[in-house]
Amino acid sequence: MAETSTDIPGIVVTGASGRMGQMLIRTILDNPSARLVGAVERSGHQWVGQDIGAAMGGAEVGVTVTDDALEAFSRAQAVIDFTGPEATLAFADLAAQARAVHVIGTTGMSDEQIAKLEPASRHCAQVRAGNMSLGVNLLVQLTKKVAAALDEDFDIEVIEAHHHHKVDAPSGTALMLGEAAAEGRGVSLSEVSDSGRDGITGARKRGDIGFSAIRGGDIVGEHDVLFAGQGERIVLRHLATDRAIFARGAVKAALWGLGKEPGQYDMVDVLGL
Ligand SMILES: NC(=O)C1=CN([C@@H]2O[C@H](COP(=O)(O)OP(=O)(O)OC[C@H]3O[C@@H](n4cnc5c(N)ncnc54)[C@H](O)[C@@H]3O)[C@@H](O)[C@H]2O)C=CC1
Ligand SMILES: O=C(O)C1=N[C@H](C(=O)O)C[C@H](O)C1
Repeated sequence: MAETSTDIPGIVVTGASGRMGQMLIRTILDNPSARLVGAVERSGHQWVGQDIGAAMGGAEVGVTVTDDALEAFSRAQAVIDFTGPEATLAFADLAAQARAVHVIGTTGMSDEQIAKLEPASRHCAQVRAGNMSLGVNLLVQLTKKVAAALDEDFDIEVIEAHHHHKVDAPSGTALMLGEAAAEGRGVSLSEVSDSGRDGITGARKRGDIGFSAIRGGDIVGEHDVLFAGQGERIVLRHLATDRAIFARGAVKAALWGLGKEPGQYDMVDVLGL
């Protein structure tokens, strides 16, 4: 039987005017396995009430930007959310009410905020990752392996670079890589993490995992995991040159989550790594 448009899963994008929001809209419109059924922006945003295609400077696509997230979510099978921590917490409850898969790309959430996502995940599948690209999720696995193979004679440093608009540091990806290194070493990141060095810091503590953040221009996202020993260094590197890698991963996660039991998942689950 021919596939009708209603057989194709409907996806809502929150933060539709954002850097990631616009990339997600384009990615969904280009994907024959997904349908854009909603575009959400915050109340008062100038795009609310406009067709999202036209607001992005192109042809109309028949989806009007709305600030009524629950109404939009109730017409969708999945929600892709790259906004900010407070907005994501609110969207988690609404996605749970709508029983829609909630794909969360938002970074900069505190441990307390992350814990608050759990109740919503009892009612829908939540897929959350600080980086939705295949490359970074592979790098996470490699980092864990290399950290497990080396002892504390090798100092681990995570160095990241992003565009000048980014508001959180260390990046979500840097934290994923730091967690992976800590797991490889069999320690808890919170006990060995060292970020924001400035002034007379004292010598580096053996076993610490350090973080450094560069912000400038239009850098999409660059991450190095440095293992610095005596007389040798290993560098694991990922360079993102196009936000499409994150959007493709997020759409894959949304489609993967359909029909999954309620609960919390990540890109390792989605990609089967
Ligand atoms: N997990 C991943 O693979 C990636 C994660 N990110 C993360 O995604 C987030 C967004 O990044 P960008 O798109 O660069 O930021 P942005 O600032 O360009 O976009 C955020 C959008 O969210 C909207 N927004 C904020 N509160 C809202 C609300 N209550 N309701 C509806 N819309 C709301 C803003 O108006 C804005 O349009 C950041 O946390 C960033 O770190 C970015 C790229 C990849
Ligand atoms: O804000 C961004 O742009 C990015 N954020 C994510 C992060 O915090 O790691 C992913 C990517 O690096 C781009």
